[in-house]
Amino acid sequence: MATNLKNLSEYDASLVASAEKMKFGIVVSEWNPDVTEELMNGAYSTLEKHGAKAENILVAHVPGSFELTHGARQFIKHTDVDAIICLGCVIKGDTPHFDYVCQGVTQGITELNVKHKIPVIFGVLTTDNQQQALDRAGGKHGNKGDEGAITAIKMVALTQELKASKK
Ligand SMILES: Nc1c(NC[C@H](O)[C@H](O)[C@H](O)CO)[nH]c(=O)[nH]c1=O
Ligand SMILES: CC(=O)[C@@H](O)COP(=O)(O)O
Repeated sequence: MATNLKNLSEYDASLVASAEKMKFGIVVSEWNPDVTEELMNGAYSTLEKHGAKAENILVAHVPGSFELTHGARQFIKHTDVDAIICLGCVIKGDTPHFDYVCQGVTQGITELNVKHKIPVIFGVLTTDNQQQALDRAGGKHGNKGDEGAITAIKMVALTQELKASKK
């Protein structure tokens, strides 16, 4: 389903566990800050809306979306967060660089999910132009940061449920 058929900020709150005892890392790209800071605001406020404490939401900035993988890896290595939300905005330019950045960050985040035990959420907008990005950062299609936060809470809850079922 395309985003224009599903608002990124609409979800069934009854299906979202409390985040009160969860800890999150948010990695934010500094490229296109008018977009990525809105994504961060959406993710942060959504986590708090579902009970996450401010002291349990750690935020780090990296230069660009290509660096989101390394930023997330540092959260895994040096902190005890339960999930990491990667937020970026890659907008197509005049050269194929867009394709390589998108491929790199997608592969990088996928590899972190395969190699490590905590969910790393792909909250990266990859758009043809700035308006498409703005529409998905608090505009008419909602906020990708909200979606990232809800996804993180759901994946942490799933992980905790499955761990408990083993005992
Ligand atoms: N053009 C965009 C970039 N490019 C920068 C790369 O992400 C990376 O920081 C650089 O290649 C150095 O490694 N990044 C974005 O996040 N968004 C863009 O539109
Ligand atoms: C995704 C990018 O790196 C891109 O926006 C840079 O623009 P250009 O391809 O015109 O150099």
